[in-house]
Amino acid sequence: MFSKIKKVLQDFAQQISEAILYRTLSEKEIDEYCNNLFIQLIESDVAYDVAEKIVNEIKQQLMGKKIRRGDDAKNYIDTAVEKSLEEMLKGVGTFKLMNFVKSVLAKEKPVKIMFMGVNGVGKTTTIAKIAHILKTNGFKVVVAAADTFRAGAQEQLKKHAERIGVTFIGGRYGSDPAAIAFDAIVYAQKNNFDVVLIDTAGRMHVDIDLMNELRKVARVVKPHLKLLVLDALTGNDALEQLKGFEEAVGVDVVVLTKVDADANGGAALTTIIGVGKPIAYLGVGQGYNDLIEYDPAIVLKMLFR
Ligand SMILES: Nc1nc2c(ncn2[C@@H]2O[C@H](COP(=O)(O)OP(=O)(O)OP(=O)(O)O)[C@@H](O)[C@H]2O)c(=O)[nH]1
Repeated sequence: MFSKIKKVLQDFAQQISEAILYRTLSEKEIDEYCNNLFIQLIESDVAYDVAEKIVNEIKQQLMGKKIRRGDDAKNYIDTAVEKSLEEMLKGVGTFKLMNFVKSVLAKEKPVKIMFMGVNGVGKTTTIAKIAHILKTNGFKVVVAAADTFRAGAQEQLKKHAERIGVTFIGGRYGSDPAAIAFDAIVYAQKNNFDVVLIDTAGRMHVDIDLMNELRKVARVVKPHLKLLVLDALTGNDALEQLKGFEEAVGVDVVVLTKVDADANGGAALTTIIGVGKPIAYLGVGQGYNDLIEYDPAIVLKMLFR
């Protein structure tokens, strides 16, 4: 994870600190190193504006501070680079889903969470992973397959539900997804379930009809949480998707999947830094346990250790 970008940051710190062994660097020279870093970040798939943000942050840490020969320059630069990224990652909101579930349950039951996203981002897999975490935490969970559109979607979620050991509610292909979600909620209310996780069909954020359908599901369900699943590999495109869903139905929280699959790391970092919504989890694999709570410290560890 993040392997190329990790090397780019390491090389940057190494080059500057080696140069400092022989002379004190001028601001102009630091600027040149930073410009080179900018190009390297772009080549690791970091989006232009995010690379600019990172480099400016690092420049701020380094400029105006005379680093002299003999100072522990390597340590100083390493710390400055790490601190810059830390500042940016700390600016991204975190979201503790289990705490949220508990806070809603203190008032009402069931907690309704609607999952949304473009096709193939990993929505269904993420629902299965979250259902697994909820079950492990002692909650009674229903998963509702309100995807009546894609062939195989019902069976896919059903299979996950059977494997995890949670209740599945589905319906006929072509039927109204809002009706399935509604049935699942009624079932949960009657049978004292804690949480209903609603899968919706994958849809492009620019497809007006399907976005209208999603609005209808949201109107009927009145979810406590609208969760958007984004594929971290898609970088800036993921941010465009977020904009589309935000405008159509609103987005409360985000899960970024496939962080493990981004060898360069730039796309994932772009999505994390640029998302502007609280991130609940990062998907880091295909297994049920491959979901980690978003925490800036964990991302920093991935980038620097
Ligand atoms: N490496 C990796 N693969 C993942 C992750 N999350 C999901 N996947 C894989 O991505 C593929 C698509 O996942 P699905 O859950 O079917 O995607 P979806 O968004 O529900 O797809 P639609 O129903 O078509 O909208 C599957 O092969 C998943 O195993 C992740 O965090 N890491």
